[in-house]
Amino acid sequence: MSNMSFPPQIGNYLLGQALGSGVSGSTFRATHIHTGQVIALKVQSLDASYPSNSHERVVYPMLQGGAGIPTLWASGIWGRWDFLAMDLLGNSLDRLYRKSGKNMMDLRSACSFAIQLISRLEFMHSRGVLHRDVQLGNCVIGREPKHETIYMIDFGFAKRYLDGKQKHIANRAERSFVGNYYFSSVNVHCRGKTCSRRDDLESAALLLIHILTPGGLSWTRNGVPRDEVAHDPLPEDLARGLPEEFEEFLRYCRSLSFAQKPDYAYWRERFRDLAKDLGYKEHRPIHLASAAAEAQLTGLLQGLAQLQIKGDHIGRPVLGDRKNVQGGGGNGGDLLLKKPGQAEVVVISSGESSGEYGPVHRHNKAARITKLTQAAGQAADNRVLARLTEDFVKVLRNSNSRTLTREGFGFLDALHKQLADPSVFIVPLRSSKTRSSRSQRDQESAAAAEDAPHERRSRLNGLCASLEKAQDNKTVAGLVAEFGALIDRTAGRKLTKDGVVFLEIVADRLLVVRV
Ligand SMILES: Nc1ncnc2c1ncn2[C@@H]1O[C@H](COP(=O)(O)OP(=O)(O)OP(=O)(O)O)[C@@H](O)[C@H]1O
Repeated sequence: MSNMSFPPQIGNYLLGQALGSGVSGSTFRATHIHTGQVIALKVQSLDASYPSNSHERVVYPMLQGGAGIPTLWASGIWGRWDFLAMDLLGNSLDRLYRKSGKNMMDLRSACSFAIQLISRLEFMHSRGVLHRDVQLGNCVIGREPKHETIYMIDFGFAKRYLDGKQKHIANRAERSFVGNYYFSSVNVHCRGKTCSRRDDLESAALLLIHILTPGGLSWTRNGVPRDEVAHDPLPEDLARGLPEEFEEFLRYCRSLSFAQKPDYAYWRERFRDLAKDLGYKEHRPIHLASAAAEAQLTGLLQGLAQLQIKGDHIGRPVLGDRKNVQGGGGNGGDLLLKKPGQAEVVVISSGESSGEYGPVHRHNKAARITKLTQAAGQAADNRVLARLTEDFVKVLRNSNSRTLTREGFGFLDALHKQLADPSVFIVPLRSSKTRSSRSQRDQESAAAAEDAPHERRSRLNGLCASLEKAQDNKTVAGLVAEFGALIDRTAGRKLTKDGVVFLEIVADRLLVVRV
């Protein structure tokens, strides 16, 4: 495309600086000759091998009005040129990522992307359209004052998944691959399956893991993954060292059935909670990480890099290996950031200073709960357990997030184990539904078993009442187990105020009951 010569004017637009180019055409900054409006003009030759503009001209109107969807101002044919005039936007994430030296972006930015990307896809899907080409180059940030909004562009591969009667398309083998190899789902790329909503989300999950992995997913460095083995590493291998949300999100996407509607709201909430847990009081879409936050992130990742995580024995290449984190440490700013060894920082938007961050940061919270759990495992009497439970409640109260994390369940496990009988094997209170390879049907029935909020509240009240009457440790242990199971079944494993009250009663009751 680069050697194609474009005329100085197309339709009513005067072509300016080239913004980017793809397989079939180029995009220019352009000015309307009458109104002076500055837009982005995507231009293709009519004899382009893949005339995507004619397709996008049909898709854009279906998506108009959505947040993060560019407005299409005009489109048409001019001589041998097919053009689309749309909102002028800023840099693509791909460009920003390259500017960062292809190193990694910071967790807060990734949370922002996650929330926005999930929203964009939810919106497109709500209009009956799949993107089918989610990748960094197709996510573009807006210009002031929309510079914190991520826009989806390039609907050249977009496709309706609902027919005129709102019926979902059938799942049949595709004749040829459509999309991009790097972020394509395993089903679409390796198994030749028809793309559906789950595959757009899986691409988003891979993209998020990619930007958090120093140097990116290994297959983006080592060439296109050609077979299923190369493209289907376990989510825990891919997302090693990252907060569990990323691994679970990828696992969730891969567990969805073909026509299943993803739970967009749940995952948005999980990433919002993660951002809060990381100590970011207020959700800002894109935001400049402070040096302190960078140092903290580096510390966290270095710590994680030293963890011995099982799973390598299977001989599968570890794609998310972050041994290189230490070498590349200190560069985890926002969208971002520093080329290794350079002082220059690419600032997309300024944000809050670290001084505004909330009191309990995620890793602090995790570390504190882990300490309490260890102490609970060694506690020799009820008084100690009561004090540790009080401390546990304090940590939860100070946290910005209401999600009961893996560490939180760990504490409940330890408490339960101590109270019941330390010599008895106790099934973990948190189900392993997102970690095991349970079938989709199992997961769906687990989701169906989720209690309605009012039922949950009344069961929790019942547990509190029983706790008030409990006379011995074993009864308290049973109630703690029921409590853990209840929270595990709650959407987002959220701990409500009633849940905190239950734990407070546990602490009180332990001082009264018989061992
Ligand atoms: N509205 C816009 N405002 C600013 N830049 C844009 C805009 N649209 C596209 N670009 C730039 O041009 C690049 C290519 O755009 P786009 O993906 O739409 O073209 P394409 O020809 O379909 O590319 P490909 O063949 O790689 O998919 C983008 O990555 C982005 O950098």
